[in-house]
Formats: sequence, structure tokens, C-alpha cells
Amino acid sequence: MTSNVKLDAVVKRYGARVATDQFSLVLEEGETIALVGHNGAGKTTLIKLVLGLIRPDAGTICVLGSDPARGDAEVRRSLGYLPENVAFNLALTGRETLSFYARLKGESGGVVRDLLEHVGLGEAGGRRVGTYSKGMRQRLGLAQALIGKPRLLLLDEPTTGLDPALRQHFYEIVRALRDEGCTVLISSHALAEMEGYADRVVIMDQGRKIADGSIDDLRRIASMPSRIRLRTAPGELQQVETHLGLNGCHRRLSDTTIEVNLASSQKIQFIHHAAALEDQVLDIDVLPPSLDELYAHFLNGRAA
Ligand SMILES: Nc1ncnc2c1ncn2[C@@H]1O[C@H](COP(=O)(O)OP(=O)(O)OP(=O)(O)O)[C@@H](O)[C@H]1O
Repeated sequence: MTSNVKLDAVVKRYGARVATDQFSLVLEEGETIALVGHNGAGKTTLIKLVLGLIRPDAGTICVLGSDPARGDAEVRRSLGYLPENVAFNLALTGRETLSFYARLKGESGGVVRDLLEHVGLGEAGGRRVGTYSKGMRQRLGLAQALIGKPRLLLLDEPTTGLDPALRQHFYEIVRALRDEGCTVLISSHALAEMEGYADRVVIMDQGRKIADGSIDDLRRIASMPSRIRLRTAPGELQQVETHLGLNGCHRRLSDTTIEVNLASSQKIQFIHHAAALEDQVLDIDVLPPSLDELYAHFLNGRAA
């Protein structure tokens, strides 16, 4: 694999405040990475360092083979960036806005129409940005970030303001880019929606990296219990509890639903027993820890 981004022991201070603290990270070609952390954890600072908009006080950064602070034109053309708050000239149309950014990136105006179509703004391209909804401006921002087929895409809170259908569409665009080999770093607080799309999750807290791995890796490291949910036949709930030896280590969610928290070592045996009660247990769901739960786990561990 080729590493598109390498940060080694990067420190960035704003006065006495340390925004990133000995932060090391490697991002490979074709990876989608979720960067998560509380407000003020240092996510935007990290993105700005990778873009070369600010310089580190210590440590080294290499982006697409060069130091981003050098502002290498070839590297800049291969970067796409969607800032947290997109600010466009409201008097320009969507098409004029994208044409402007395309020229800045040395691309022909021919890409504009396709990009507008791609983000679902084909028909609105002739309207002034001032008349766009927040979601439309966000999509225009994404189109701007996609100019020039970037090899590295940095998206800061990209789905804020998008409705569920547009979020879905947004992640489909991200998946297609990843399949073409683009590295996509997404900073977000919307953990649930990242679950199906992120190859890796990096959790930041107070400028430090406190977890880094696939969701499965994080589940293994956290070794949190899974929730097993059983649906019983009507009137059979108590029998099932007795058969399975559940002595209060479970919750009744309804007259026919029980939930049990089990460590991975106990999970298979329990499911086996429950499945054997085939007249009484109608359904078994295994709910592994969600990204929200893992996030809380790692942050609590940090606090401890
Ligand atoms: N230009 C600046 N001057 C002074 N302090 C700053 C500056 N930019 C960021 N900081 C501080 O650095 C820390 C990290 O901020 P940063 O914006 O990187 O966090 P974040 O994780 O992106 O937060 P959010 O989720 O709220 O966007 C915070 O304590 C913030 O107050």
C-alpha cells in the first residue's frame, strides 16, 4: 500500500494551548478514515496541518510525498478540502462558483457541469448561491472539493445540514472515490452514520490520538460485551429466562423481548442454548457495540 499522509510526533500550539500533542498518523491510499473527537479535540487543526494552512511547532508531516507547508502546486491540485463552514460568494451562481474554483485548480470549465450533476445540483446550477438551502451549499462545497479528481480528500463535518437521503448519497460518492484509490479523511460527530463507511476510526482527545483501527479492531481492543436480544413466543418469556439461567443479568424490553449483555467468550454458547429452545425463542439478534459506545468507552478509559 502507498501512504498518502504521514504525520510523525506532530505538535501544534496556539499560545499556551496544545491543539495536537505528539500526534502520529499514517493514511494509506484508498482508505476512508473517520476522525472523531469532542469539540476542541484538535480535528480541524489536524486537517489544517495536512493542508499546509498552518505549520507544526514540532514533528514532521508528509502529504503525497512532500511537506505541505512548501505549497507544492502539484500536491495542492491533488488535494480536495471541504471546510466545516463553507463560505461562498452569494451573488454568484453555483456554476460560476465551481468554474472559479476549477480555474484556481488549473482545470477546464468542462468539469463543472458533470460535478454539479454528480452532487445533484444539475438543475440549480444557474441559480445564485444566495438562494440555496444549507444542504445545497454543502453539496456545492463537496463539488468544489472534488474538482480535479483529488487523491486526498479532507472533509470537515461534511454531512451537517444534509437530510438523510442526501447523507446516503454523500457516502455513496465517498465510497466511489475510495474505490478509485482516493484517501478520504472525514471529521465528524455523526458516528452512527460513519459506521458502514469508515475503514478506520481515529479517536482524538485533547490533541492526542487515543484509538486508531477498524471498527472490528476497536471492538476487540475494547472487549465490550455484545447485546443479545431474544424474541420469545407469547407467554414464554419466563420459561426462557429459567431455561437459560438468567438471574437478573438481563433486561425485559417487552412481554416477549429480553436483552442480555455478554462477553464475546460467552456469546456463542449462549446463542447455541437459546437457539435450541426453538418453540419458545422466535428470533435472536446480536448487537455488537456501536461506534457511539466504543467512542464513549475509549474516552472514559482516557479519563480514568
Ligand atoms: N486560531 C486559533 N487560535 C487559538 N486557539 C485555537 C485556534 N484554533 C484552534 N484553537 C484551539 O485549539 C484546540 C483545537 O481546536 P480545533 O478547532 O482543532 O478542534 P476540533 O476538534 O476541530 O473542534 P470542533 O469539533 O469544535 O470543530 C481548541 O482548544 C481550540 O480552542
